[in-house]
Amino acid sequence: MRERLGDTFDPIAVPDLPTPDPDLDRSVAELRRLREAIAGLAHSEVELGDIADRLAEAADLLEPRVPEPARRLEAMWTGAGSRRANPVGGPENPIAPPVRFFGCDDGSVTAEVTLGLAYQGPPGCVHGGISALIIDHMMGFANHWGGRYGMTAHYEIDYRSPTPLLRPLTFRSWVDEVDGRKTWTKATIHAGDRLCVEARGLFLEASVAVPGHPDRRSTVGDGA
Ligand SMILES: CCCCCCCCCCCCCC(=O)SCCNC(=O)CCNC(=O)[C@H](O)C(C)(C)COP(=O)(O)OP(=O)(O)OC[C@H]1O[C@@H](n2cnc3c(N)ncnc32)[C@H](O)[C@@H]1OP(=O)(O)O
Repeated sequence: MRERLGDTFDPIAVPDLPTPDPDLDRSVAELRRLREAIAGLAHSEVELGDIADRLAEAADLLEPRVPEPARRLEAMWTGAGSRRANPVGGPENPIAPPVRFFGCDDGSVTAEVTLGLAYQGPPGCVHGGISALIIDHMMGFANHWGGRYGMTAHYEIDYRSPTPLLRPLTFRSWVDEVDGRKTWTKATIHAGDRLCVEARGLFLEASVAVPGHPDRRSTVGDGA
């Protein structure tokens, strides 16, 4: 198994996800537009009373129609499963940062992401928990790309320099070492040439029961 990231990157697109309900994806896309438009509106001159009424109308229309959370949880584990619903880039998940990963032919994975105001921690900078979220998920993706599966058992993260909002960030991750059930995976975030964050995680082969499907287990990272 590779021990360090190579110098060459030749991104390969991961197959596009199916779109079983285009209106669902469209609704989420509109919510994301709203999220970015509204984040940071405080102290602006924008009059929001009418907007808030319309948003309440939409929520009132939707809420009575949706199935119970337990039924939705079962349903989301059919078809493309977690890849559509996950909180990093999942097209069905309104809180997901807009991240799309690419597998590279050296075994690493990468993503270019510009994060907006909704993800702010320190002034003008990405919240450390958001970086950690994307990194954890990306390490899972790198494991998948490297033919490894598992749940995060432990990970450590060093914030080396502030991670800017509103500027393209490069996320990278790769399997570093493997030993039986254990996989150690590394990840970095750069702004241009500047290292912002580096992390290392330990993943253990394990599986969890899939809600509503008593005969199925997910090995986490299988995208099931
Ligand atoms: C194209 C399609 C792409 C799709 C991509 C999809 C990507 C999706 C990515 C999604 C990504 C999302 C990712 C997520 O969000 S995963 C969600 C967050 N993680 C969890 O919830 C995990 C909760 N923990 C557990 O379930 C158990 O503890 C696990 C299963 C992890 C281990 O319990 P298990 O009973 O199996 O193990 P064991 O206790 O016998 O120990 C075994 C060995 O491991 C060593 N050990 C254990 N723990 C630690 C520790 N903390 N530090 C250091 N070492 C540790 C231990 O010493 C022993 O070593 P040794 O004595 O053998 O040497």
